[in-house]
Amino acid sequence: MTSPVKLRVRGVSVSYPVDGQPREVLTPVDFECREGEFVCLLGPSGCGKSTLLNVIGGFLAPTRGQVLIDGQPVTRPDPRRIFVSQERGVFPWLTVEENIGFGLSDWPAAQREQRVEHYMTMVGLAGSARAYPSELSGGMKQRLELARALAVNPDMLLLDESFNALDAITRHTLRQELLRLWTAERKTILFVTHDLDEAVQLADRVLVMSARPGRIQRVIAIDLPHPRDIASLEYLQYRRQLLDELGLAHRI
Ligand SMILES: Nc1ncnc2c1ncn2[C@@H]1O[C@H](COP(=O)(O)OP(=O)(O)OP(=O)(O)O)[C@@H](O)[C@H]1O
Repeated sequence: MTSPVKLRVRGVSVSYPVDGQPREVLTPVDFECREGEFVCLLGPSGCGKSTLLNVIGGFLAPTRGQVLIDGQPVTRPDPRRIFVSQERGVFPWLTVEENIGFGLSDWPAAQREQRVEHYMTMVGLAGSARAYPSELSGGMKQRLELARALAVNPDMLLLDESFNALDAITRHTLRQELLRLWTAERKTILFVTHDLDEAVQLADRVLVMSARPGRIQRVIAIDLPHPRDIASLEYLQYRRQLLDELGLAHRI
């Protein structure tokens, strides 16, 4: 049985004023995401991935077009849809554990504590519970953001290059953890990346975007069960297909 459509992006385009002239960064973008789907947006730097995610998150109004979530037009950010990006950051005046517990203020204290502990340990920050963000490395801050997002149990996660500043081992661990959560709770996940392997390892579908003005150039369904064997022929074929699509196949 196919799940209902969670997200509908209809004819979304965005122009920014540059030197008094509108410059189009997204040309009409149309796609749908089903409930519980894991979709990666993959494309070259500057193609408008973050812009698109900002529109979907309700942080930016499109120049034209519309975004619908659960059939309702998106007009502003909604706490049920958590946006994790490098820029938005964590609250600098709260400690690690307070940051993770921030969205859980109406939970009973014991359950809140347990949940904070769980996500803090999951991202490897249990030893820094009382530290402030200024005392953390870039990668630790990113892990903190992810823990804070997951702790509030959103129905949709919008992740913008969220694993970017992480070392390879932490990156791998968090990918596994994200997949585990996704399998257990079937959240709808939209994951922006320019890491091709991240896309093949995680996604049900990869939306490949063209260079600016960004549009969906190709949709590639990754029909492989998890955990994915990154040395398998099928995996390498998908990887090759994405390289081709990005025009990189003969340059590496
Ligand atoms: N506020 C703004 N005003 C003018 N131009 C902007 C603004 N924000 C983004 N842009 C431009 O829009 C284009 C798309 O930017 P965006 O950040 O969405 O791309 P991206 O695909 O996420 O890039 P990256 O992978 O490098 O993060 C870029 O050319 C950028 O310079």
